[in-house]
Amino acid sequence: MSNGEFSGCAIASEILAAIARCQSADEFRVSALASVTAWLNEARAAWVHQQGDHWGVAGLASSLTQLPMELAATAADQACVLSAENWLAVPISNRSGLPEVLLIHPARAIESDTAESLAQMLRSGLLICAEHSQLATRVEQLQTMLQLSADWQQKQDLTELLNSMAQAAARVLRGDRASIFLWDQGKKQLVGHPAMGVEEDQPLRIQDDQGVAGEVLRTLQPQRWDDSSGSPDTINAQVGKQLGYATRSLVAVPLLDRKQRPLGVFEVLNHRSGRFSSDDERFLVELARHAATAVENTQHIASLIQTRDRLVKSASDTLQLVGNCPQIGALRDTIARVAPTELSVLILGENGTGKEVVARSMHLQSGRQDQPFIAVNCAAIAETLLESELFGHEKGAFTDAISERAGKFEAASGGTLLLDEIGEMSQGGQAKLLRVLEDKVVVRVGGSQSIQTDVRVVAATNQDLVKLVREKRFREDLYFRLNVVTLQMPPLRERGDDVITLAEFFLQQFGHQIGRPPPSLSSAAQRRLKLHSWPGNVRELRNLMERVAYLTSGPVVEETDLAFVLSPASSGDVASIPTNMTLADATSVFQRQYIQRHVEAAAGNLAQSAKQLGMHRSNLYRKMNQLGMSDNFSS
Ligand SMILES: Nc1ncnc2c1ncn2[C@@H]1O[C@H](COP(=O)(O)OP(=O)(O)OP(=O)(O)O)[C@@H](O)[C@H]1O
Repeated sequence: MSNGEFSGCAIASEILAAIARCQSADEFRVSALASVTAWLNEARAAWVHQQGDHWGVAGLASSLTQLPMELAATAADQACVLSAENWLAVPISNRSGLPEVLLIHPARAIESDTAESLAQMLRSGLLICAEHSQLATRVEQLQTMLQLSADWQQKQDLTELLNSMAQAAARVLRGDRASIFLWDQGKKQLVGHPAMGVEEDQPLRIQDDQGVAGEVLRTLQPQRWDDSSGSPDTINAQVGKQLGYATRSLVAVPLLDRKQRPLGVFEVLNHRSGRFSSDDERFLVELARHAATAVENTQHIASLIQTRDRLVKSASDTLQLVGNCPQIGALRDTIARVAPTELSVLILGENGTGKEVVARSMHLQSGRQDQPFIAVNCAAIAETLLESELFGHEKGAFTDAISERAGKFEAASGGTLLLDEIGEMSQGGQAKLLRVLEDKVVVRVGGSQSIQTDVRVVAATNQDLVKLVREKRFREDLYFRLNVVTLQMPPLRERGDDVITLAEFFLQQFGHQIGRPPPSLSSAAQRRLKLHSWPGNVRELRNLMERVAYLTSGPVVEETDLAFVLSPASSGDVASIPTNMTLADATSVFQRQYIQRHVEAAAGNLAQSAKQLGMHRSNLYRKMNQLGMSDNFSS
């Protein structure tokens, strides 16, 4: 092929093909120069461009060693084709970016106007390829940003998040390193993350009005800097010295929260090829938007976790197993030993002795303390509903199942589930419970899908489970599964002076609630309390002390103050009901007293009381709820 045929010739299609093929301007230079050299036949060609204050070779220059760079510079300055010493210099670009020139030897290998047409074509190719590459970079950056943003939303640890952000920004913007300065407004400092060469656990702190970061924080505007463009004072020299690190270029942008208030500054240092572009700055501004949201979320989560930990701590501080008798002392030791394990625990004891208090205290001393504690009273729920209450149900599983519902096992996931009054559970419920304990999966009533559970089950009862097993009313295998460790709650009447310790504890608690100094107990009142048999155990004592705290106005509780609540004659006596009440109110008072009398007679055993009263135990619970007695007798 000869260049005389240039106007419709193959070089045009070769260059077009190179434009379509090449991903970047650099690639295009190499490819197009190869086509031009082939087209020029015997002649040689080189592609040179200005780099800083000198000229260098941009594309392959075949065997040409001595290139007339002066001629190239003059042609670029004058923006026209020049020839000297058998060389032809054809300027390709001198409008945007740094000047570039095609050098051809011998000069006669190409007509001057053909050379100009060729240069125009190369210039267009260069621009298109540069745009291609900018677009490709932008797409890649956006993809990276989406990916990073999704990753960051998952992170809960602030240090890990900040490290990940810094690494990502340095990688994408081709910087040497990046750091995020969070603003400590109180101390007027910017705290650098990651630790950047200083002691790992001592982040770098700089005054919030110093250096580029301080400037960005003050103006909330991005800043770009490189050592050719400004005084080195702009950079915090003190920091560089401290880190033994020389900053040659940087881009820094503000981190703003949702309300556009400053959270800190995000900066990337030392671009690998000299300086950061306006595109880099734009990208970092966008990245900082995602980063700020992730930082805010993580800080919010961290503060929620702190609050939760504080609440758990204060719950475990307030929940006290009050009592000094030897049985309670031994119980405390066992709880401390058993709580951190996953052993099944069965708590036995009369109603109101503190079985739930023990279960809660075990939960709060276990590794599950910040997960839910859920107590279910198996006796208070009608037999037909207990399974769905525990295991959940699917929509339409039974007549009232109008929507799907998770059971207590799912709700207590990660935590502890107390199954109180376990002896009241139906045979069907027992079989299902055993499967759940063995397989650690639940299947909702009416469902078929297995749902993984991680729940520590603690069972409690006031019944003689061994007797129930003997009578085949309680499954033996379930009994052994639940009864790895047994905790026996002592009845209050066997706890000696604990009656007084507990009474004083409750008086103090209620006194605090009412906002009055707690009254003390006279010796006669103490004697009276110790004489009582406490069928309702600690719960009964607590209720009594609540009434005493509200009704006693003086600083000392006398025996007479207790008589009206402890005297058996006061319960269920119709004559004691005031006559200024409606029949409905008086009926409620009577019902309350009558139920209370039965419950006390049955030593707090509600199943037995229900039997005596001729009603189903779940109806008794409901009635007691209606009468406002639930707090007194059910857990
Ligand atoms: N040792 C204790 N220290 C402080 N409070 C206690 C103690 N024991 C029980 N209580 C209080 O007595 C009441 C009854 O306790 P709890 O509900 O734990 O008893 P229970 O044995 O689980 O009763 P039930 O068998 O009826 O479910 C609660 O208000 C509880 O706070």
